Amino acid sequence: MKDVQQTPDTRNIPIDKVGVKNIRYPIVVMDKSKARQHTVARVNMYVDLPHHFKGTHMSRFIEVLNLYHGEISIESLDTILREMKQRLEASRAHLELDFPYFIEKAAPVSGARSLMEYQCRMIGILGEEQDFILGVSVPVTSLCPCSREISARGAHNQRSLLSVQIRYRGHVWIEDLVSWLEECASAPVYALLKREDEKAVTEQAYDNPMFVEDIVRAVTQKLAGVPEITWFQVECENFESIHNHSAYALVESRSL
Ligand SMILES: Nc1nc2c(ncn2[C@@H]2O[C@H](COP(=O)(O)OP(=O)(O)OP(=O)(O)O)[C@@H](O)[C@H]2O)c(=O)[nH]1
Repeated sequence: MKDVQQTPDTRNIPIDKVGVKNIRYPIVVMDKSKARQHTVARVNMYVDLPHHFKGTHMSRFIEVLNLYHGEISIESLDTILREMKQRLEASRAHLELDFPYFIEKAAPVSGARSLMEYQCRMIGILGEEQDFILGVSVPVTSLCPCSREISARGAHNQRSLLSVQIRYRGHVWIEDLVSWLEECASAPVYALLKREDEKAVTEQAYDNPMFVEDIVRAVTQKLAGVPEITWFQVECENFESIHNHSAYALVESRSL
């Protein structure tokens, strides 16, 4: 059978990333309390392609993934990237995993336990050097300091999405990253609250008013003090309850 992918292309245009996107695949993540958590990721796999080839070999990406069936974890990313580079004869391999991760939380007063879902992301890149980024998005509550100051009653407050990406050395637990972020908002968000908890988190948010800028600055101060973290980017989106748009802020540690 003719191998069309191998035929030459004469346009002299190398491709930075080519591959397969949006594969649903089971993965395993190290869990601080239970050692291993099974979840399902959306996987993107890319390599670079030299200018002289018409196409990459799409089937080989899935073959590589299947080699690590049930064993895909942060620890195996490096091996998978090496295998991608080798099987696809590429100089650069890129792997992205987006997955839900569940952490059990206790409500602040009743102690009622419930599972919270956090969307996480791992990006591994292997060229001449290796790069690894861990990301997590944490829903939180923000309460507007301006509204609290000027209003005779109450203050507008909303759910916000606080997202960070980090590069680090050694090990950083997703659980720790989540709790550092939750400390930086007006109040955390829970899956289960009884009435006494609801009173506590409402008052906690009122006592901790924060603009979107306050939240990203608080996270910046927090992460800058964690010795394992070598780079980070933090963004926050407040889904404003008094506007039909969001308030947004971003800090990248490089720009500090
Ligand atoms: N490169 C490329 N392949 C595509 C695309 N869309 C579908 N394919 C198909 O992906 C299939 C798998 O390609 P390969 O991995 O080269 O398959 P193969 O030649 O049987 O496998 P190897 O012998 O390992 O190279 C082919 O049938 C392609 O037609 C595309 O946009 N680009």
